[in-house]
Amino acid sequence: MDATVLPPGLNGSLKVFVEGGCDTDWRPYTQTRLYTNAFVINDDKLLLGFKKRGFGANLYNGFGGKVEPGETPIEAARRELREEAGIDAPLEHAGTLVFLTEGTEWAFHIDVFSARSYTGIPTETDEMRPEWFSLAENSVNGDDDRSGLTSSTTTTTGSLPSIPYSRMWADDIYWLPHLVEGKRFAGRADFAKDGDTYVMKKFWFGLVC
Ligand SMILES: Nc1nc2c([nH]c(=O)n2[C@H]2C[C@H](O)[C@@H](COP(=O)(O)OP(=O)(O)OP(=O)(O)O)O2)c(=O)[nH]1
Repeated sequence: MDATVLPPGLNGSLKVFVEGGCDTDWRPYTQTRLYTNAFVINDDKLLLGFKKRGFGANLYNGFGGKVEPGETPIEAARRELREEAGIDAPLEHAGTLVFLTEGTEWAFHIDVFSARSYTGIPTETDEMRPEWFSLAENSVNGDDDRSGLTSSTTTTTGSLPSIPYSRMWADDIYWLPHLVEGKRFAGRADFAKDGDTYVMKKFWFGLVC
C-alpha cells in the first residue's frame, strides 16, 4: 500500500493486513499521549493481566500505562511490568498502536513490547491479576467465562485456556497473533462509546516491511 494512504498518526513502511469498520473519517486529534503495553511469552504460554479497575477494567490486556516525564517508552514499559505484574523482562519493541476514543480529544500512542523470557514471579496487584493463556492450537476456549476456574499463574500449558479475545480490546485479535509470531506491526483503531462500552468503529493494521 502507498504510504500516503496510511491512517493519520502512522508512518514508515507498512503493508496493510487488515482494515475495516465504518465508512467515516478518522477522528481528528491535536495531541498525543504516550503509553506502553507489554506482553510476555514463555514457551507456548502468554501472560495477560485481568484489569481490575480504571480504564479498560474487566478486560484482559498486556501490562502498561502512561510514559512518565523523563522516561523513555521502554523504561516506562519495564516499570509498568514490575508494578503491575511483579516481573522483569527483556522487552523488545513489537508494534505501535494509535488508539482514539470518543470523548477524548487526544490520541493514545501506545508502544507495544514483547519478551520471550522473564524473571520473578507473576503476582497479583491492586490493578492487575496476571494469568497465563495457552498459545497451543488445541487449547480450551479462553473466551468462556472462567469464573470457577482456579488461578492459572502456576498451572501447566496443557490445562490453560486460549487467548480470551472476546474479553480484550476489540482490535487485539488482529495484531496480537502477529506479535506472538515475532512480526512487527503498526495500526490505528478508533472507538466510540456506547454507555460504558467501547465499540471499535474503524481500524487499520499493517506489518512493518
Ligand atoms: N491491548 C490494547 N491495549 C490498549 C488499547 N488501548 C489502550 O489504551 N490500551 C492500553 C494502553 C495502556 O497499556 C492501557 C491504558 O493505560 P492505563 O489507563 O492502564 O494507564 P494508567 O493511566 O492507569 O497509567 P498508570 O497509572 O498505570 O501509569 O491500555 C487497545 O486497543 N488494545
